[in-house]
Amino acid sequence: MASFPFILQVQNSHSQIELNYNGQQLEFDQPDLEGTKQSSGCLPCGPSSSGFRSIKTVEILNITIRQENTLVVATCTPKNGPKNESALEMFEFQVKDLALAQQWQQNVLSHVYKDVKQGRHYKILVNPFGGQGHAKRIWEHTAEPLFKAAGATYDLTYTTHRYHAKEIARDLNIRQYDAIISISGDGVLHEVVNGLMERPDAVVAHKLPLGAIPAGSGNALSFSLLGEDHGSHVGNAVLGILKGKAMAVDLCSVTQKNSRFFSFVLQSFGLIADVDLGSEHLRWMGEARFTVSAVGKLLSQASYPCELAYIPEESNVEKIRAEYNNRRNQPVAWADQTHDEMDQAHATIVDRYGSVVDPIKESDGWVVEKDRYITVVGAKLPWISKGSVSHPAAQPNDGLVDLLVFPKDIGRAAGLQVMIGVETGEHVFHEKVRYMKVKAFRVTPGAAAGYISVDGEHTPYEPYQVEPHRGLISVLSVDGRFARSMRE
Ligand SMILES: Nc1ncnc2c1ncn2[C@@H]1O[C@H](COP(=O)(O)OP(=O)(O)OP(=O)(O)O)[C@@H](O)[C@H]1O
Repeated sequence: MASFPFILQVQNSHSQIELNYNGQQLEFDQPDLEGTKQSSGCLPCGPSSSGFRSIKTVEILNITIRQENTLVVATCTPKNGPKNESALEMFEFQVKDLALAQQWQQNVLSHVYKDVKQGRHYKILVNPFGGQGHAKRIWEHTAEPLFKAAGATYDLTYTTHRYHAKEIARDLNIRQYDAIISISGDGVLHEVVNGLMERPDAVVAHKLPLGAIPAGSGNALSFSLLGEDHGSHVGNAVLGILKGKAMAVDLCSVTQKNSRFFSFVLQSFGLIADVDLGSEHLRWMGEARFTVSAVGKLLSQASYPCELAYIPEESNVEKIRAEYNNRRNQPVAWADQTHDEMDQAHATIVDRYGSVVDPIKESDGWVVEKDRYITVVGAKLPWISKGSVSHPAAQPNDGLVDLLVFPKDIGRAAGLQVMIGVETGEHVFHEKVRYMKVKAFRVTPGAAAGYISVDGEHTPYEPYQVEPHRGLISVLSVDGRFARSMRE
């Protein structure tokens, strides 16, 4: 779980409540716990081994002083529980010394929102039809109270049609907002990214940070930021949005015929695209639909002809893992640092390896092969959905795309082993699987019909070429890196 900038411990001894922060301690006279709206099971609760009756670790969202003698601490508890569990709790304390309380309030808040602005203004997009249709409820019941308690403001739109989010991002007065937040799956963010990149001022607009609150069938960004255990927890996602900094993240340019658009999650051909786009009838299952559908298709051993071309950077999985671990020990790259030095490069976002209609230049180091494949998938995020760490070595801004290839002759038994491995990312070490870091790749389908999915969106069954651009967008993140997705 991400470590947030500041954690408050509320310790409840037999006789007093203490709010401890960085060694400072402020005691409050007879805290008025009776009259507060705190959720049950919070304070007081059962004995703990530490000698205190309870020690509770919470995240502070805000501290306000009401009517000169009541200090209100709004907190959110990061949880691992059911995703719609309300995480907001308010603690009220009677203040003995107002001046001291005000000083403490300022002091604590300056640490809680260290390096980030408290009370940001957000553009929020809710897709009421995303996933199993719970986005509106998730917003109203869980997310909105947290935004309000934190003192954040927002302008909310319920999307009413396909491409609505794209239109909004294209026309938005970006100077009025600190970030765009989607409450849906990855499809809405895909539209937002493309809307920003289509603007005449894309060179500025690409910097507007994005945030995701998981409410769709595929929540790749949430899982990639928060990890398998926390990726579907709304409270954790909101904390990342309220307290996160802008992390630079690569964006892939995708060319098809004479058009170009952008992808921040994955570009898939074969099985994964079929699962993504051909499992609509299983929508009621939520995220499980992808696993159920993938097992079925893998057992059928269907493979798809194509010409696959790629420019390899590294094809040895052990070396990829070593580099992954090496990068995790380096300081993270926040967008405010990287974007400044990259503005020049972004002024015209040119694909170095041309487009899909250009002939392949041997001097660029392309490798070309023609075969049948079960699936070919490029990705910039490690998780593609819950329980699917398909590209465990994916890095936010290494300027490369991770390419996963399942060959045609994988076999049913090995196929099932691989499927199980996808849950933890271990499949990349399977002898039948190919996993590479590439600078670009091109897929030319060899049959007339089939599925190509880009960020979960249906894409014409035509040749496509993918090239990553380093740190082109930014995403609100507390850690400045994706959750660990590859073993050490
Ligand atoms: N009001 C709406 N009616 C119909 N489609 C919408 C509406 N709002 C957004 N959309 C479309 O819904 C699509 C899916 O959204 P999103 O990916 O966020 O949710 P999802 O449930 O994870 O996706 P998927 O439908 O791919 O499983 C987006 O492409 C978006 O264009």
